[in-house]
Amino acid sequence: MKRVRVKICGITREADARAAVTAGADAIGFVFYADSPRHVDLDEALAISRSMPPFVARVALFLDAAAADVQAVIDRVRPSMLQFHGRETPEYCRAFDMPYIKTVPMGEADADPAAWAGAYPEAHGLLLDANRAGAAGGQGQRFEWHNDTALPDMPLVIAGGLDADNVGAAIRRFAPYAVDVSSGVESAPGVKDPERMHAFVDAVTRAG
Ligand SMILES: O=C(O)c1ccccc1NCC(=O)[C@H](O)[C@H](O)COP(=O)(O)O
Repeated sequence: MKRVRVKICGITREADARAAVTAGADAIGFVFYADSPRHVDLDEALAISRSMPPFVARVALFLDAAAADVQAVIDRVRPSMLQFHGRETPEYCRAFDMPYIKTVPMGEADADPAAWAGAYPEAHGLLLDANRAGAAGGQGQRFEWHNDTALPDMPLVIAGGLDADNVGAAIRRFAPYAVDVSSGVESAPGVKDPERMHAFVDAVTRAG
C-alpha cells in the first residue's frame, strides 16, 4: 500500500523545493496570501515550478482571494491543483474548473468534517487544519484530535502543528490520505530545513 502522501507547504525558494522533492515530498504548496511570511508572487512561483522534476504536484493556496487573482495564478503558474483555505463557497471553488482541496477550520468548536464533505462534494480532498474560519494557517499549532470526530469518506489531509515527532500519531489517529506540514520542517518562516524535511518524510514512511 502506498505510504501516506506528503505535502510540504509554504515553499518560497527553488533550493527548498528541490530539497523537498529529494526528501520525498509528493506535493509542494505555494502560498498566495500577501500577509503570510511564506507568500510568493506569480513570477517566483513560476520560476520554482519550472525548476521542478516531473511527477510532483504543485498546490496553489488561497485565503478568500479575489477570483481574478486566482485565475491569474492558474493562467501564469499552471498549478496542479488549488487549495482554498478561507470561507470560499462551493460555487466559488468550482468556478475555476480546477481540482481543489478545501480546508476545514478545525479550530472552530463545532468543526464537522463530514458536514464539510457534504457541502463540497466536488473537492478532491479536505485538509483538516488548526485555524479558525477565515484565519491564516501555517501557525504550527495542532487542533484537538478528538476520538469522536466523524470522518467523511473523502481523501483527508491532516495539517496543523505536525512534525517528525508527532506525525506518526496523526497517521495512526486519522489514517489519512496525506499529511501537510509547514512550520515543522522550517528553520525560520518560509525557510525549509532539508534535515527536518527528510526526518518528517521518514517518520511518515515508518508510520504509513
Ligand atoms: O502557511 C501559511 O503561511 C498560510 C497562510 C495563510 C493561509 C494558509 C497558510 N498555510 C496553509 C497550509 O496548508 C499549512 O501547511 C498548514 O496550515 C499547516 O501549517 P503548519 O501548522 O505550520 O505545519
